[in-house]
Amino acid sequence: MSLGLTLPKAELHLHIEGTIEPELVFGLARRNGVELPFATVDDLRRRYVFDDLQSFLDLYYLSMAVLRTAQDFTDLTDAYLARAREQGVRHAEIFFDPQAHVSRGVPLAEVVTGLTESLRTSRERFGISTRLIACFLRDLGPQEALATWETLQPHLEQIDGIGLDSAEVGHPPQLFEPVFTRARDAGLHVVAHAGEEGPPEYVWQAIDVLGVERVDHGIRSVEDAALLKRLADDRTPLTVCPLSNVRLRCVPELSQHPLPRLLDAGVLVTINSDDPSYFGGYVGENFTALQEALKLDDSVLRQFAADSFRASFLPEAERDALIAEIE
Ligand SMILES: Nc1ncnc2[nH]cnc12
Ligand SMILES: [Zn+2]
Repeated sequence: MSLGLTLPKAELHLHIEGTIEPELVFGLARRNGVELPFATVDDLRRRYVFDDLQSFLDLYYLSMAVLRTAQDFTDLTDAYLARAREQGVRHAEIFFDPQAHVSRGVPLAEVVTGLTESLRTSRERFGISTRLIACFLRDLGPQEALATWETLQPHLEQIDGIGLDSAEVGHPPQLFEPVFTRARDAGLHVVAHAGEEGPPEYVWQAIDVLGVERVDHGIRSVEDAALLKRLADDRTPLTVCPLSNVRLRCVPELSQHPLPRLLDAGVLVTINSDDPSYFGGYVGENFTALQEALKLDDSVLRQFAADSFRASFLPEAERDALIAEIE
């Protein structure tokens, strides 16, 4: 097996709803009596061709309508952890979208109970430690985010951080300062998607206004030399998702990915899968595809793996023990 698949690694940018494989979409539709607008698994898979982020999000929100019960969320998470183990994942910080489920009438308690039922024993069953990050849908606006923050209060024991995702352009990070301040004051970790389709200005806002500890994607930072210097000086990690960037046409092809320019500027970069069921590969496959397209030395893959633990929310002793396994 290739180094990209076997290296111990942390996955830090992974939407659990984006791990639902077409077979599971159909299985859960049957179990829950949900009618699907696709005839077959192959018919659904054929639709995995996207023009941009929004065209993907339309299908992403449509397919997740089959997730209805706590058991569905447990099964989804177990399936991801089984795949992740095969790709060398030893630690995963997992996003979920509370508003995407509550708006369909699925109680938040059902979602959180289902996810944590799987995550609670992930280390024993799969050798993967985990954290859970609740993301706000930025296109629903800051008031909805604050209302969602209130509904998360009874579940904060199970939630390690908050994030910001969904349609980026026109929904700048600074609008979400009030909810991010509350989350930081409550001792939660904070991250945000920025600079995926949106301009470098959104990355500045994520770090300066929201105070994020990591930037999700952040690839458009290469357009701003001062921003690259700031990210590098502060060692603010970017969670880059190469196959996602190509599939959503943020980057024309893998060989033209801006990642080498991020590395040259001294930015700490991690490699992740984003929504692996939709984008043609789990995290190990992102490592191997990138190595092939950019002709990266094995030493660069080792650096990505070590930096994935450095950028994680694990305690330092656990990070160091995992990094020691890489060399
Ligand atoms: N790549 C992505 N960007 C923004 N929101 C998302 N939600 C799921 N995947 C996403
Ligand atoms: Zn994402």
